[in-house]
Amino acid sequence: MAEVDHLAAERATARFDVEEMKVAWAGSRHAVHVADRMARLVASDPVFRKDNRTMLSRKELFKDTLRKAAHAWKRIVELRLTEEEADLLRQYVDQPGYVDLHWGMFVPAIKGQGTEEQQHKWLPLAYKFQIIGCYAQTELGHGSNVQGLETTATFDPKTDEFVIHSPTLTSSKWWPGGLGKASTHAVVYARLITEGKDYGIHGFIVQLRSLEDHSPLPGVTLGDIGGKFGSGAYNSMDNGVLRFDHVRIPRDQMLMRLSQVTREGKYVHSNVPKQLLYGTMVYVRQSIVADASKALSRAVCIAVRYSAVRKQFGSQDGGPETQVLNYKTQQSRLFPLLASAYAFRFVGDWLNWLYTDVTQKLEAKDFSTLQEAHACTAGLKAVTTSVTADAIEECRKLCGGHGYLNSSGLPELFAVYVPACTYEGDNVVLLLQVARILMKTVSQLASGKQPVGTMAYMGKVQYLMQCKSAVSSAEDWLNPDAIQEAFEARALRMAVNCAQNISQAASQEEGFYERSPDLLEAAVAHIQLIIVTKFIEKVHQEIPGHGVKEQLQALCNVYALYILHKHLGDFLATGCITPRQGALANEQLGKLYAQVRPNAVALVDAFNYTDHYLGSVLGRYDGDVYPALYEEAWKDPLNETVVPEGYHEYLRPLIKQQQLKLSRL
Ligand SMILES: CCCCCCCCCCCCCCC/C=C/C(=O)SCCNC(=O)CCNC(=O)[C@H](O)C(C)(C)COP(=O)(O)OP(=O)(O)OC[C@H]1O[C@@H](n2cnc3c(N)ncnc32)[C@H](O)[C@@H]1OP(=O)(O)O
Ligand SMILES: Cc1cc2nc3c(=O)[nH]c(=O)nc-3n(C[C@H](O)[C@H](O)[C@H](O)COP(=O)(O)OP(=O)(O)OC[C@H]3O[C@@H](n4cnc5c(N)ncnc54)[C@H](O)[C@@H]3O)c2cc1C
Repeated sequence: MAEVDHLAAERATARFDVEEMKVAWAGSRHAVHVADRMARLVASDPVFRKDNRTMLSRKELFKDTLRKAAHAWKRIVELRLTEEEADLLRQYVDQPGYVDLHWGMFVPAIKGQGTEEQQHKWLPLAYKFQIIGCYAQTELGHGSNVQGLETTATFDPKTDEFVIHSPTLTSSKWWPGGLGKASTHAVVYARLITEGKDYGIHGFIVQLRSLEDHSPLPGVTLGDIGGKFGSGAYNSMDNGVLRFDHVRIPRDQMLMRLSQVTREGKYVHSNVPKQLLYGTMVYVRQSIVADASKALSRAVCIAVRYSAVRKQFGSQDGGPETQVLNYKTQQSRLFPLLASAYAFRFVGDWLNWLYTDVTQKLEAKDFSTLQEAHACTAGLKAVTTSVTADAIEECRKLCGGHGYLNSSGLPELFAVYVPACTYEGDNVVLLLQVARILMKTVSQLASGKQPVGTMAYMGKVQYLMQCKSAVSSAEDWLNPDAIQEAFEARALRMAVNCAQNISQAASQEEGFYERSPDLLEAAVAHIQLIIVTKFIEKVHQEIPGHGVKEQLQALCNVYALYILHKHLGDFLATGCITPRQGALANEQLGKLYAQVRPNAVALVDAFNYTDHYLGSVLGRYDGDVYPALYEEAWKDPLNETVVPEGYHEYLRPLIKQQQLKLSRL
């Protein structure tokens, strides 16, 4: 805890119990406790230092990542950490690396697509790091279009092996994290060919490097794909390139839970939807939603604390300067992001529940919720990552010039975070998947089929297509029913409009293609409805702690009314609300910001982040920003010498030349 708390006055104005808010944010008292312990364990260990990360060369950074991963593993083993604790420890180490893909995709791919026998063979090796794995799906030529992948896995019945081959340059695997330098194995996605027939994409476990000296195995060419956006940031990850020249693997290294190839080469597909092949992506997409709230809350925590410390311009009578957090413009940019962090946290929890529920159903051979899981994970992944990426940049601007310094933590956070809009499915491609499902649902309404899950509201089509909002005062917008109805009507009407326009095209496919920009907006409206609904549901629950429920209620209203204000055009164009009602929503939003203001610092304290995890001199818990900024500057390698390298070659001759010219005048 800080000796001098420059934010003490801010903390004193909070009208709620911060400790209880920590519980609401983390999900349980146990979760707060474990996270706290792991965060402090990492923060107190010098190996996990990261303040110098942006100054390291790529090679140094990669070696530093290997060192941290090895040290983290050592601590996990020494301290006999549980899976939950180990996950948190890795999260607080806060440096992207091969372990993310090993635990996050390689292991889940084997669990989800491997038979029991295969799991029994491979998982213990992976669990003990006797092998290191990655997820090699994307190729140079195709990422979004998984069915367009070109790598082949041709069954050879003579030897009972698959021959893995990269027939073209564009079939080179390109991007897989951990592939470039660290992984010994990969789950490789390739077209399965047997008995002369192409059965499409399947997963195969392929060894890439020797377990003795790490050299590539015969027929395998691989390396890193090169430096990426920003300093430090995602450059700690060895995203890789991989080519196969007729590499042979035993038949039993095809992941055979969903379909098999027999000893004779006969292809057998189990009686399950083929989309289960995409299961690992669904799993990762739901975890990316939880990550979005973490990244967003970090940026918001930095911007809120700094905005409370930073002062600009005085009162008119020459009194003290104003904290920038008191400017209404600062509040109207920052508080919706604070509310979004909470909104994403709660929708992330719900999505995790949905994913667990769907997984249990799948195990019982009930595939009825597969589409719902796909739509929700794809749509929420797309919306939350796009908002978070933009929000981190907004937080940088909210911190003025100092936000542009690496020591603010924001440039690196942005550079690390932005690829989330692309990896695990480009956000536009994923939203078009949601739109496709929305169009399917609308087309089934006429037949009387009742939509379920998050599409259930579409069943109220008769009412929602003609309802008019009853809001007549700013306070009326505090009624969750008013908000819910406006969001449902907007989402449904946008979807129905798209469906009507598509039906006028020559074909469904052509209509979908022509209307895709509108479809994208309809998908966003549907996903925003889900986020608002889940926030409202959360606030309806019993939430202990003085003032906690009231604060969450205020944030929920901020989130909903901010989205309404931002997308006012949608609400007006679909006739869900009138311009006057739109103006009332904005009026209410202003009042809510005033309500959030005295609680803002405490609301970010409730994220319970250590200074180490935040990695920002601007976001320090104690608010003692200026000495820290000043001190950080001197750590830059440029300041190691008073006179810079290059002075004698380039600066001195230049200055002397000018002096000589002047002396001749
Ligand atoms: C400051 C420091 C901070 C430090 C932070 C540290 C932590 C950071 C660490 C972060 C680590 C992150 C690691 C990231 C790793 C990234 C990995 C990857 O990117 S892996 C590769 C991911 N690739 C993709 O996502 C590809 C996207 N494309 C697709 O998913 C598909 O091709 C498609 C869905 C776009 C199209 O599918 P396709 O089958 O080709 O065609 P259809 O559209 O016709 O679909 C047919 C049918 O299937 C249904 N469907 C599609 N997908 C699914 C699914 N997943 N589940 C269920 N059903 C699905 C679709 O709805 C159609 O249904 P139908 O009823 O027939 O209409
Ligand atoms: C940091 C990072 C890490 C990654 N890690 C991995 C990994 O570990 N393993 C792995 O296999 N892959 C990985 N990937 C690859 C990633 O999954 C793909 O980059 C991603 O799926 C997008 O595919 P793409 O690159 O082919 O983009 P493209 O599909 O080529 O997208 C280019 C543009 O075309 C648009 N577009 C494409 N299709 C359509 C369409 N149907 N309609 C409208 N617009 C469209 C997109 O919106 C985008 O604007 C990683 C990528 C990054 C950036």
